[in-house]
Amino acid sequence: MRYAHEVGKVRAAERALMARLPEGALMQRAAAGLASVCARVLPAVYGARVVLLVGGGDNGGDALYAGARLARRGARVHVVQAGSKIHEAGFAALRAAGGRPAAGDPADAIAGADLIVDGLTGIGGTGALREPHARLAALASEAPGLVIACDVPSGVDAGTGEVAGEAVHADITVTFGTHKPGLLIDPGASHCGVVELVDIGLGDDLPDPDVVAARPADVRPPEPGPESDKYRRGVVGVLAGGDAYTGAAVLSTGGAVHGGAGMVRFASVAHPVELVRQHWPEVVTTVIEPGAHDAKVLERVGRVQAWVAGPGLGTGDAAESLLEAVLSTDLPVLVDADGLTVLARRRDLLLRPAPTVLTPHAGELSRLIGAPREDIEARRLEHVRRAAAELSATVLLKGSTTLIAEQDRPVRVNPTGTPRLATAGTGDVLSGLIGALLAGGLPALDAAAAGAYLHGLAARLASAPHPDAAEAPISAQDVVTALPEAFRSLP
Ligand SMILES: NC(=O)C1=CN([C@@H]2O[C@H](COP(=O)(O)OP(=O)(O)OC[C@H]3O[C@@H](n4cnc5c(N)ncnc54)[C@H](O)[C@@H]3O)[C@@H](O)[C@H]2O)[C@@H](O)CC1
Ligand SMILES: [K+]
Repeated sequence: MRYAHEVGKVRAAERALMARLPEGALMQRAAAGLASVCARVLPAVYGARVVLLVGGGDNGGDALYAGARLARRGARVHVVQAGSKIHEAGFAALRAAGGRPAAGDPADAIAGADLIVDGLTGIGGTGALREPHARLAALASEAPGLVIACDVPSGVDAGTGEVAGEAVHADITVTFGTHKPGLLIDPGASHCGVVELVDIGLGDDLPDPDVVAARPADVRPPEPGPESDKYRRGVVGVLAGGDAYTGAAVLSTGGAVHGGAGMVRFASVAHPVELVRQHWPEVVTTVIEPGAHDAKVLERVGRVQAWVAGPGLGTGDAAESLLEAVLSTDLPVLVDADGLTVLARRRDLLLRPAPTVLTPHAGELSRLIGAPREDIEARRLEHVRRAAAELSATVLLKGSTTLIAEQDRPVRVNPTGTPRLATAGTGDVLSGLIGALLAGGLPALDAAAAGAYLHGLAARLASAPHPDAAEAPISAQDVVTALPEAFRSLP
């Protein structure tokens, strides 16, 4: 896992460690790590043109000391100072090593640099970048040279990933001690480039993480054992589709079929049942008579270990009573799409002892918790946490970075995916996939996180089947088809 800690906890851990170390030792560790990444990516340090963008805080201090290390190895290092304050000791060290303030218009120095080190703001940055920082950030982002951000790309809120104005677009972000949530969550994440973590020894001083992102080895779908029969591998029941929407039923069922369930049961009115049978002959189907939406219906469907309810289900009384029946069971239930719209007026249905997974996009979450959609988009971390607490559920908030929250647990950030996933029907596939993982016995948070991971990976593989392939547009059906390859590619 990649672990991220909130800014306050990073500062507390740094204070605790600094109290046991000689003055300035921590900053030297950070600067040494930063300089070594710079040296590694430059074709040659000797003679390289390096420009440091330096703000008034310790982030600038890191950049100055790293610049001094590069200058001692023969780099031509120039400083562009933003504002009147500067880290005096760092500046003195740089000058002693041969570094100089950039002469003339900083735009020329930045445009002519092989490497730009962004030390404008780090974890101390708040709100939109002010001038001249904002202009310097824009110049760095446009420059042809490599941009390495020190700790956090300036202009990105380290705690949340919010970007209120101009922000540096880095090729590499060298971060110290632990990741910061804003490096993992968009829009901040997409400003970071490759993130490199430098160990400065915070280890034992850091508490549990606030946000985590899976690495491939952390994703562990349930493995069928030698004695697994189809029932032990997990049976998932899908309640989806109606006379109006049939595609959602086919796609959600497809996600479940390729998600590793031992068996998929599907129930709906006659028309979607017919289509699901055509697409997925391995699925066991039950036709629900119009108007017969109660607990008896679930008995007729048969035994399952988890339910998926909602895609294309409609939002009327029939859908509501079906949802009521499924949420009255003591099984894990995933609710998506139309099911979420119904839940927005029946939040009482969420008061249940068994796990519930909700998979809203920002618009659906807005209806569920009564917060404006724009606020949710802008502060996704805050809202997904709030939703998990208020709704007593595992909440997976879809978006450019999918976040998954459960009360009192670190928020999971999904690191896979592609903008090409933003196409109709992919959410239906995700619901069936997570349902299959739930039926296979994964706890709700792990099932949702593994499902999001595999779904994003399948989309990438569908869009560009090998690393040299150009990305092509994809359909939700393509994502279903690529799921086996996504499972296979896990270590
Ligand atoms: N505390 C420590 O021991 C360590 C800190 N380190 C570095 O120190 C950084 C934190 O340093 P600071 O607490 O001094 O804070 P920063 O250097 O991140 O930011 C503070 C400075 O930025 C200015 N600023 C804040 N918001 C701004 C905005 N929107 N527009 C323009 N200017 C803005 C402030 O006026 C202040 O000058 C970390 O990110 C890391 O790079 C590392 O050296 C590791 C050790
Ligand atoms: K920075």
